[in-house]
Amino acid sequence: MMRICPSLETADSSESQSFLKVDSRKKQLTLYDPASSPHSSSAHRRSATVAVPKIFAFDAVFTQDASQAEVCSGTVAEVIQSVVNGADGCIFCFGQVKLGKTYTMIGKDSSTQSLGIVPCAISWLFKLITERKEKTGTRFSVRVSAVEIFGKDEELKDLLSEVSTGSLQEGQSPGIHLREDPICGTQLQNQSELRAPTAEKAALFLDAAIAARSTSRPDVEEEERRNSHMLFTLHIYQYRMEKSGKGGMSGGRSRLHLIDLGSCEKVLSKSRDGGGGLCLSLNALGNVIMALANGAKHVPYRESKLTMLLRESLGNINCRTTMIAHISDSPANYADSLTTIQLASRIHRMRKKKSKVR
Ligand SMILES: Nc1ncnc2c1ncn2[C@@H]1O[C@H](COP(=O)(O)OP(=O)(O)OP(=O)(O)O)[C@@H](O)[C@H]1O
Repeated sequence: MMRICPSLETADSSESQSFLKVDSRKKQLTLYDPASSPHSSSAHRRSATVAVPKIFAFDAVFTQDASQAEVCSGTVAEVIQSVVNGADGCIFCFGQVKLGKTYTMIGKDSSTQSLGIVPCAISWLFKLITERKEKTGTRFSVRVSAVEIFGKDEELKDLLSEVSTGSLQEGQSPGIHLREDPICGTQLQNQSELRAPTAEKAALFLDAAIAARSTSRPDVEEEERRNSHMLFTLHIYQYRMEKSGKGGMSGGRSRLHLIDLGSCEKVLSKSRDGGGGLCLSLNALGNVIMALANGAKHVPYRESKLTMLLRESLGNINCRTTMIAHISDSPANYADSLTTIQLASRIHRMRKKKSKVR
């Protein structure tokens, strides 16, 4: 899926039409190279090699005018359905810096119209659970966990440890860590998993997780913000009586992973040393996501906590993954937008292939 975001740099909206055309009905984007676009000056066009416009199709394209409610209803319904049916699901945003990825995932709590995907998913999940309970008699139990990876050194933090233990001081936490298991794959260990019997309780835990996140600190630096990733997971356990009437129970667990992925990019003025650190470029992050969504055992990049966390959430081949790629229509962002669109298009094609196989 694609969300086109208002660019912070573009004041002139006529210029913004220069490389992107949206056909919302067909869910298609047509991309013109800014140098050869029909809107660019003829002198500019003459000097450039004329590139053929590229057409990309998606499950949904949200323009700048799309409301949060439209984005939420267009993204969460299918994933929630499959999670309640017992499969894992994952929703996350991908894209360049400051394009509104956190806004899409979390939103603002100033009004219900500006709530993002995570609060919306909580409310839809509990609604569907209630319906399913009434219809089938299945028993459900929901638990919530929230972790953050932040900073250049990729610190891993349990965002709900204080809520779970009341007044636990930092340093006393049970020691959350990521473990690579040769059979089960990557696993997060020792994170708090709190029972949420109602949507209100789950929303309360979400608020607590956001408040504990490093980006909520007033003195947070821009680079830290870009390298803060939050994984909020709803664990759904369900049990039902066997139809055989012998009194047996069956059931299982599915998980809904909601990731607020930072943009990872380094602040250029601060990276003159050329050192890459653990930051991934947009391109590298895209390749990691593509490899994991494809079920690859190894990522085409140095393994890090972020790549492990991504493997934990979208590395399961049966996971119903929805990525909302964020692009800006400012010609200055053409190269990054092209990278993002190409990745989103490859994931879209892969998903189509997968659903045909099923
Ligand atoms: N569609 C929108 N409507 C209103 N405000 C928005 C919208 N998109 C983004 N914003 C605002 O723009 C600012 C930057 O957005 P946000 O922090 O969500 O970007 P980001 O892509 O998550 O940034 P980062 O690169 O740091 O991860 C925020 O103040 C956010 O509230």
